[in-house]
Amino acid sequence: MLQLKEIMNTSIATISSLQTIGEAIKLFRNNKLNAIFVVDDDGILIGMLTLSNLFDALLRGQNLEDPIKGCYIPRNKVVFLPQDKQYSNLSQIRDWLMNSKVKETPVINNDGRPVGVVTQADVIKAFLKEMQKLYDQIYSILKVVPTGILAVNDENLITVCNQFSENLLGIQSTEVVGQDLGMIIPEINLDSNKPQKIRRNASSILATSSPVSLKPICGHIVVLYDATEIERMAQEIESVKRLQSTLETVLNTAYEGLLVINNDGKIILANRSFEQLSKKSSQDLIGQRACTIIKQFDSISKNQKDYKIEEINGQSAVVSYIPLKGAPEVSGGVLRVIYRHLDQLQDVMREFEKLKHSLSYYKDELFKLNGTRYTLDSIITKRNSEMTKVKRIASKAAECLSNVLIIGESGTGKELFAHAIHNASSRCKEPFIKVNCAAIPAELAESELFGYAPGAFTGAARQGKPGKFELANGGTIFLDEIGDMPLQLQSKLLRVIQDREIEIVGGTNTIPVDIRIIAATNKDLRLLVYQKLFRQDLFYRINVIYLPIPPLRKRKEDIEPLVNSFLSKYNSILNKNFKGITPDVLEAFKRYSWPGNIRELQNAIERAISLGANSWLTWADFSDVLEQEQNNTESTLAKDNNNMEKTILKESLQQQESELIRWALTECAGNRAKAAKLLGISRSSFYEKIKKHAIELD
Ligand SMILES: Nc1ncnc2c1ncn2[C@@H]1O[C@H](COP(=O)(O)OP(=O)(O)OP(=O)(O)O)[C@@H](O)[C@H]1O
Repeated sequence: MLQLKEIMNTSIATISSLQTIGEAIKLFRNNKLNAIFVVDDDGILIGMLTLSNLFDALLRGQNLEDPIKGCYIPRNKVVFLPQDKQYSNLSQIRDWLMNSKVKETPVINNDGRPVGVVTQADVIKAFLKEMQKLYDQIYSILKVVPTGILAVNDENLITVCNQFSENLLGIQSTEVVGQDLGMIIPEINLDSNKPQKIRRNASSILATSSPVSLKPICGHIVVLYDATEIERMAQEIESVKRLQSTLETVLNTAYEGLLVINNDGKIILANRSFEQLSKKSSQDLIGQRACTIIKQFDSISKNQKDYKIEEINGQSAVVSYIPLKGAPEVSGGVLRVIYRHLDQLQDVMREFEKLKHSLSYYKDELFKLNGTRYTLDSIITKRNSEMTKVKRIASKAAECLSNVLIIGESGTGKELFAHAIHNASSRCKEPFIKVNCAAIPAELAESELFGYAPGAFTGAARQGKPGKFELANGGTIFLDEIGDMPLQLQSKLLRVIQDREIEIVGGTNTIPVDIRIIAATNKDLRLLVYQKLFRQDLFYRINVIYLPIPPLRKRKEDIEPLVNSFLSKYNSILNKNFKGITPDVLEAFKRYSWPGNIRELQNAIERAISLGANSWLTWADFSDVLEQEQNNTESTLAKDNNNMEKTILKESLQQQESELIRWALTECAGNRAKAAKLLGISRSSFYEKIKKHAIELD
């Protein structure tokens, strides 16, 4: 904005209309002015006297003493300007200058008094000053503007080249100004009104050209934009679009129904599966509040771990919600419909439940068949008898998971004890698997015990078969008649005990097993070790808890309670009502050696009850057993049992001897001579015993 005050000259002179022409001439001379302003007594402008007016008066013959009245231009003919006049732009001043026919124009204040004068020269000076200012501004703009600007004249010579153009085109304005634009940007067509693409090094440039003025065209302005970044962004947008279309395809092929929900709880995307489920199109779903479609949306989105059953379009479905955590704050989430057709699923679940019940029923039945029938309480014995001690050891054995070795003649109740230990242990609900080591054919033993993989050998079941160890996993395996186990199998058993894993026949992997082992035999295992028929290391592994069961002839006090127990058992099974056995039979029973032990006694009672006729069982009912006993006092069976007795005694002595030797060796820090001395035996006899017991020396 340009103020008139800034342009005007305040060196003015005023004169009264009563003053003379001579006085006026003096004023002109003293002030070197071209015009003076005529004012009234109050100083108000009433006219203007120019040098021309004075010359005209003198030429008319007026005297110097004549007043100036009638010589000057009256106020109504004077062109004057008010002091507060403003010009908003240069062109206004320019127009005024072009149209003004006077050389000097008085400037008056609001009261009408002259305060200055504006000459044409003043206006031209102000005009030039303003032009300079404008030029400086344009120059500064050109310098900082992030756009390349080139000006060319009507001969296509560059007149302006700003800094951004320099950087973009890799040129120096000092070198290009004055040059033909075609030399610098040959690809440009100045007459085209469309953006033109130019490449310079790695930059992509968009150039537009516009004429400076149309008629006549006196040059062009070329504007250059750096489009490299825009091009990169366009490529990125393109790849985002591609990604979006891939994601849409993935979402639409997903089985799960999916809704993407924004932070305001509004649906922003729905996949095809959800469209089908809700029978609504994406367009209908997008923009709707999620809670209008999924009634429980608020509760699901708050508790994200929850799965809710929701009715969608009359169908039950399981829905869940996953928040999207791309941004620092949660920005919406995805609602998934995991299962639909829940009614069908419910049928499957019902079927599954039915199968579960059947499975548990068959498990129970199997347990009854395979499982343990006896507990410690079912082991009948007289209080404080020898067997009470054995029962106590068995009960202690049940508390831990150490391997147990049960030794006893046939029919003494070894299996009964194995059952009882398992039943009293923490594994009572787990499987109890019995293996009769004497009954398995050697060639099948390995696959029976460890199972086999599908197609492991000719004749093998197609789907393979789990072995006894795998079946007993978590529970107890009862290895009956362990003394009859083939040596080769003994090594494998030892590996299972040591590594706690099994190798399936024909398989490649090992299976870890957690098994408690109870072994039983009526053989002298130490003797078998000595004869190299049983592995010593295996013997020590299974003989952790030793449970010797005395034969019935060694605990005659148990005969009576056993007879009573079997009587009530078979009375009830066979629907009889026998009162008992006569005292003479009991006495005979006590004398009898019972080579078949409790099994024999049990069978005798069962047979007598089946066949007996009176209410008491008499001698006659047991004649076959008792007479045989009388006839065969020195029978082979008795001999066998005597042998067994001897064996047990021998075994116990040998065990003690072996333990003594080990103890002495430990005491003497492995020094054999000292150990022999400590035991009070000769060195040679000591070495013999070491050999006999197969004691390994360091
Ligand atoms: N103390 C007891 N109380 C009640 N019944 C017993 C007792 N001991 C053994 N029996 C019964 O005697 C029979 C034989 O017992 P078991 O089969 O346990 O003997 P075993 O020593 O394992 O015989 P084997 O060595 O021949 O396999 C079983 O029917 C068992 O119920």
